[in-house]
Amino acid sequence: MASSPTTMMKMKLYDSSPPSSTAAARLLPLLRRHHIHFRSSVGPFHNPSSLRTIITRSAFSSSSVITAAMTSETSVKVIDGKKVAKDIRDEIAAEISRMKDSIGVVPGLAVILVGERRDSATYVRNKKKACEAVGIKSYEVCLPENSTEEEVLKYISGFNDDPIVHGILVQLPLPSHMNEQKILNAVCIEKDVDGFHPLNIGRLAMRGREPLFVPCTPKGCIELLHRYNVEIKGKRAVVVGRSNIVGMPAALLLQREDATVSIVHSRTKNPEEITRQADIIISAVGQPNMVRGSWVKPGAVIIDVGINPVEDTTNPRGYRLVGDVCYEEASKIASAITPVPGGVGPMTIAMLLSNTLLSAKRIHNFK
Ligand SMILES: Nc1nc(=O)c2c([nH]1)NC[C@@H]1CN(c3ccc(C(=O)N[C@@H](CCC(=O)O)C(=O)O)cc3)C=[N+]21
Repeated sequence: MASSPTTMMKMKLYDSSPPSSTAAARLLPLLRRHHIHFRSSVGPFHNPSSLRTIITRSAFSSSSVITAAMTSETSVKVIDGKKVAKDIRDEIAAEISRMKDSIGVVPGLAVILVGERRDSATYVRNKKKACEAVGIKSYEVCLPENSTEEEVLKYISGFNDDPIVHGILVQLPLPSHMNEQKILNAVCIEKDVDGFHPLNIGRLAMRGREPLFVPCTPKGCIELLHRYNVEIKGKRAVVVGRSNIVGMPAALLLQREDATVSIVHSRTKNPEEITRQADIIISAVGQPNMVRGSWVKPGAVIIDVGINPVEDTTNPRGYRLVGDVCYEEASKIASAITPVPGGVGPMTIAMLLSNTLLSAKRIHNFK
């Protein structure tokens, strides 16, 4: 674990200056660049609203401080998932070539796609491209919508037994006539790079146990917090959404990192009262703009997992992607936030590559 690419990258980033001057600053309009501050109130970043409060309450006489405070109202830090994901991919590529040179093994990822959903086809294509770029060999199986469960299970079994395959991913959602549970259970746990196997989730939930793989999207969320030096230990974290693939494992991961965690879901009464207590919010519900500015505590750090298409006639695609969080409002109150697109999405794919490399290293006992 100590030599895993992600760990190494983390150490590297901690050693260097915070990414304010590079990644996030690039995303900010030029004029605002000079007003990024680091002030530890809640998050590690300057929190516009709380600084404003401090300024008005105490008798600062320096006009420059006041100017800085006033002009930095909108200086939320944009957490650049695209940039971080690229850094991680570069690191993974280097590790893969080191492994290939030293033991002649190339990591392999098998992807099973059932049906003709356009979004799924796009995701699978993107995963394949990402694999190629870092030197992972990808093996793709596309089955028609009306395939039987047995056919899918047959492919899984073949990949389970195939030594050139180190990771197996069954693209979700599966057609409704298939039993998702039965199919995901068939992936052998040593190759479950999605981390969806119940044994993996069970270990994730238990103290003193280690899962073989951490699910990619939640892992990507935590990785972003680490790389932007957001302290998790002792903080209040609220996860919005309780899905098996994001919300629940994200909550477990935050708890493993010593946060005090609450989960807000569709049956929660007054969810905004709970999210307003959060130093860290991870939202994964799939509802565009559900988390409003009024749900956010000043200075909170927001990780927005939602990738929701909304109609947009000005866009050539006819739609644009928005998160679960109302970015317009929340970015005025939070200290840091992930954009959509360009936030968690690219991290999910980077973590899939990371898990595939991890699997190949473990199977071949390569340190
Ligand atoms: N077994 C399985 N594992 C998955 O990990 C899995 C899955 N099934 N089914 C579907 C979801 C969705 N998912 C995404 C990955 C990357 C982006 C991504 O890179 N999004 C870009 C935007 C891309 C665009 O512009 O369309 C971004 O947010 O910047 C999005 C979504 C993985 N999933």
